[in-house]
Amino acid sequence: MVRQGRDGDDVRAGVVLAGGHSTRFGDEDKSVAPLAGTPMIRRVVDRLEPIVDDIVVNCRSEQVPRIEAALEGGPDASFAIDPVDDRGPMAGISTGLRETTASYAAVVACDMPFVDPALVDHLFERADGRDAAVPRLEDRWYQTTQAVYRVDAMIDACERALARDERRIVAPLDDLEFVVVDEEEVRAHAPLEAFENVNTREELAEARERLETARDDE
Ligand SMILES: Nc1nc2c(ncn2[C@@H]2O[C@H](COP(=O)(O)OP(=O)(O)OP(=O)(O)O)[C@@H](O)[C@H]2O)c(=O)[nH]1
Ligand SMILES: [Mg+2]
Repeated sequence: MVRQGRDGDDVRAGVVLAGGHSTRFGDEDKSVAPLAGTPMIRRVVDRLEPIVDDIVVNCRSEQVPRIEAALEGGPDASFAIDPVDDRGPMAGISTGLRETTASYAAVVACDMPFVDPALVDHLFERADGRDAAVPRLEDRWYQTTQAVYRVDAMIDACERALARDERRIVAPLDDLEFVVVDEEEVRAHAPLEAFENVNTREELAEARERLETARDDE
């Protein structure tokens, strides 16, 4: 599938989710915690920027100043503020998707610093003509926070789920015609570390070690 380009009708967005409270992380907002000197959310935005036309950050209003500071000098991003705090990541996806005019969007959690542009690019291709492309690794659940969605379809699916008081992040999938990208297909584009997420200080230290090892190997 040939991409239409930046002014075609095949516009792609990246929606970065950051509206959580990082309770397992401690006092600090993990979205802006430095990983080898770079705030985690900045790393995620930087990795998405080459493959999308439009970047949206979803968070609570109180987080905006520090996330703005973390993104300063980097790619342009707009903010989509949750109208109601703490309704969970799926509500955050819906808030973020409403901010873009793109037809398809990659949704990525701010705590996935190893998100892989080649894989996300592949997810956009796989989602084309469908409602979503969602990775699923062996023995693990759907990777809904590193997946590509058709924006209109996903907003509707999230709103339907929320209307029935359903907050599970996989709930919208019931309403989508989506393709599952299995582990073998993921591996053809990116290492599985792409899906690692940082919840604790220990996991941040592990992520730093991984980055340093990768640099040493270069
Ligand atoms: N908008 C929004 N995003 C959320 C919410 N809860 C979690 N997220 C985001 O969803 C992603 C995955 O969530 P978690 O890893 O549980 O992050 P968290 O909730 O900040 O951390 P914990 O409090 O330790 O669970 C992260 O990018 C969070 O920022 C929420 O209530 N609203
Ligand atoms: Mg949480």
